[in-house]
Amino acid sequence: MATQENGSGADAPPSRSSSSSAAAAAAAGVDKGVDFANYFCTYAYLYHQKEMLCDRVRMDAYYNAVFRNKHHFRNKVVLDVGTGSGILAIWSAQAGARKVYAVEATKMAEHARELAKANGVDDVVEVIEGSMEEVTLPEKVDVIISEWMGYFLLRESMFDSVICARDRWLRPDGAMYPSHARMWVAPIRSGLGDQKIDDFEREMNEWHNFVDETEAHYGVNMNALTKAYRAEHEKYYLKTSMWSNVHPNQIVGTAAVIKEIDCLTATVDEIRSVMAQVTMPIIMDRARVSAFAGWFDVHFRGSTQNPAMHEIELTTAPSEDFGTHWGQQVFLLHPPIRANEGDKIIMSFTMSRSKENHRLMNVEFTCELEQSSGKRLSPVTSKVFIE
Ligand SMILES: C[S@@+](CC[C@H](N)C(=O)[O-])C[C@H]1O[C@@H](n2cnc3c(N)ncnc32)[C@H](O)[C@@H]1O
Repeated sequence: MATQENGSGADAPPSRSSSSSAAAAAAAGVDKGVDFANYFCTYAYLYHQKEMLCDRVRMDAYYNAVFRNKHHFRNKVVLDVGTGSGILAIWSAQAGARKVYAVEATKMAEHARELAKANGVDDVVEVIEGSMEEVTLPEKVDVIISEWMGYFLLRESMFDSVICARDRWLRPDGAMYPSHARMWVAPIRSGLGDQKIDDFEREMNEWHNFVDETEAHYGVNMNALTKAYRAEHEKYYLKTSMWSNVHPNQIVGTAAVIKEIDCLTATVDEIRSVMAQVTMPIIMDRARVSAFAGWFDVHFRGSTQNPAMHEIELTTAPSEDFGTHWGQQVFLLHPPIRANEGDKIIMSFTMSRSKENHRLMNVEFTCELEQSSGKRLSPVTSKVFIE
């Protein structure tokens, strides 16, 4: 779970991640001890697991994916990568699986074992405490189920572990749950009373007022600190993305997909960095584009040979009624861009893993406004860290 500001997001934080295979981890310079201390530790707490278990959008999607597609589970062998409390493994057993291997890196495995027993499926669910990359199963599996998604999909890099599990243990005709994933971005305006995406200039104006008032009332001119304040402000407000529950009416342009993943075929190389160039038509007059929101969705479609009877979608898009613990990641734009309906924003986007911590992401984007007349305004560039 993640503990970005506001993000009680279970799947996000310096918390929800996993390790890559031992070899891949070593190659990527990942210190497994540090990874365990920084990433896995939070998952060992029931408090954190409960936050994920309380996310109704998440829970309903997985529940429906399993129980409305029982034919994928009945008499099948299932692998749950990162079982946590064991919920997905227990559902798989209740849906008729013959055997479920439930792998969990942390001591949460003990609780999962207890829960499987208390729910009468311990004869089917075998909880294995260990890192997915290092565990050996006695047989290949028909289905891999996992809830691996972090903030903006890829934060935490847990999908690496799912890929590793798939390549080692999934039968050639097996199915991935979920089977597909997408990353989205959209230009947004500030929400009413939404301090988080209030723009940079407004904050700096407040500082200037503060300098004037301090001098007037207390006789000390604080202006010598203006540069430092600006730098600090830039660091915290512009260089780091923010967790937010964006209201749909904040979206001022058509959302665009920047990455599509087929979970059956994706490779770690394919997700190590994300690069895209997208065009987003503005859908509102006098829009002040102050930020971009990023989110993801996943789909449960089964496999080509054995499609789902009922395709289920789990979306973390801005919603008036159904927020998720993932929320959206908001990347501020400085200066904001003024745009009108008919204009387009052309965005070049890259996201790559932080060298210091492969589970955190560096995002870099450039936005150019193309007005309906064809005139292009100067591009605005930003480098943002998803921590
Ligand atoms: C987001 S939680 C999901 C928990 C549970 N499946 C659920 O849906 O509520 C991910 C879990 O995967 C575990 N995990 C992550 N990477 C793993 C790995 N490489 N091997 C084993 N467990 C891992 C974490 O410790 C965490 O408990």
